[in-house]
Amino acid sequence: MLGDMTFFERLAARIQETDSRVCLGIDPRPEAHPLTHPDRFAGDPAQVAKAAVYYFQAILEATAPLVACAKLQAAFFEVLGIPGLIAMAQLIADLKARGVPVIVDAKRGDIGSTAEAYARAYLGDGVFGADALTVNPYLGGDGLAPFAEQAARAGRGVFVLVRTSNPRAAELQDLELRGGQRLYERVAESVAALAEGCRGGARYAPVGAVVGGTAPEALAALRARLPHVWFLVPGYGAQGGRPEGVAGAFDAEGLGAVVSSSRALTYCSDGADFAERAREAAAEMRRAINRALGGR
Ligand SMILES: O=c1ccn([C@@H]2O[C@H](COP(=O)(O)O)[C@@H](O)[C@H]2O)c(=O)[nH]1
Repeated sequence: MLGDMTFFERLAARIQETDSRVCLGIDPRPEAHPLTHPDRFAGDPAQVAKAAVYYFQAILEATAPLVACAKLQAAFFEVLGIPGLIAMAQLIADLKARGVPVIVDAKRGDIGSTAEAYARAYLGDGVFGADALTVNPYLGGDGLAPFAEQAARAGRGVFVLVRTSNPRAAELQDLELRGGQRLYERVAESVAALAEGCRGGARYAPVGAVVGGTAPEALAALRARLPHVWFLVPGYGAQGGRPEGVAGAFDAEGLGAVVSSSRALTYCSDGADFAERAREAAAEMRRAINRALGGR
């Protein structure tokens, strides 16, 4: 719980407080900036991880008032081993101390009893303590249920992969099933059922969906079909997602979605001005999305 509000209630309030629908993507790529480059530290993962924490703390200081939430990509922390996991836990704590809701993008999914352990690891109080987690639906309902149950119990959230942003997402996700429905539409139907099952009359279910900003038609169609489900929209900026394309993710009040961007916000400069440039990029992304929403 974030105070006495659920994750999605807090996300809605935070959008209103910051007038921002931007989700700051935290994907440490140490080789992408001289300050964190592994060569500086003879490749020592503990020092690289420390430098990455310093780098992103500076970015947080500069951008926190301009973003609705943040999304940490677990892969970039895992690749640094134990120091990377400690760095992830540190940044989650820093974000929470600033009141910025935290999504961990780990795309977890497994048989029910294992999913239950993943759910406790990320959405329990003890280990990482994220506010929300991305999850993979391809094990079926018994693989998803433990995540939804843990999120509902703890006032947190999950985002189920529905239609991803990558170039070859359509290979499987757009496959037509018998009757003409696409596979991602079938997944969206399961998400709607799961969300309804744990919404309990609240405005927002604890179950959301990942829908890529590179698939504007899918975004708009799914928005209409999933009125109580929040969307996490990656793929903005570096992958080609544009403000007009992501506008369809939002409801009539300009809520219901956050748009995430990692490289295009956090790696805009090779110089010492990297945090200031991130601030400018976040401000511009906020402005562009709000303009595309036309006052919603
Ligand atoms: O469909 C998806 C789901 C997740 N991602 C993740 O979002 C970021 C995108 O990074 P950019 O630098 O803004 O391209 C990254 O962590 C992906 O793993 C996604 O891109 N698409």
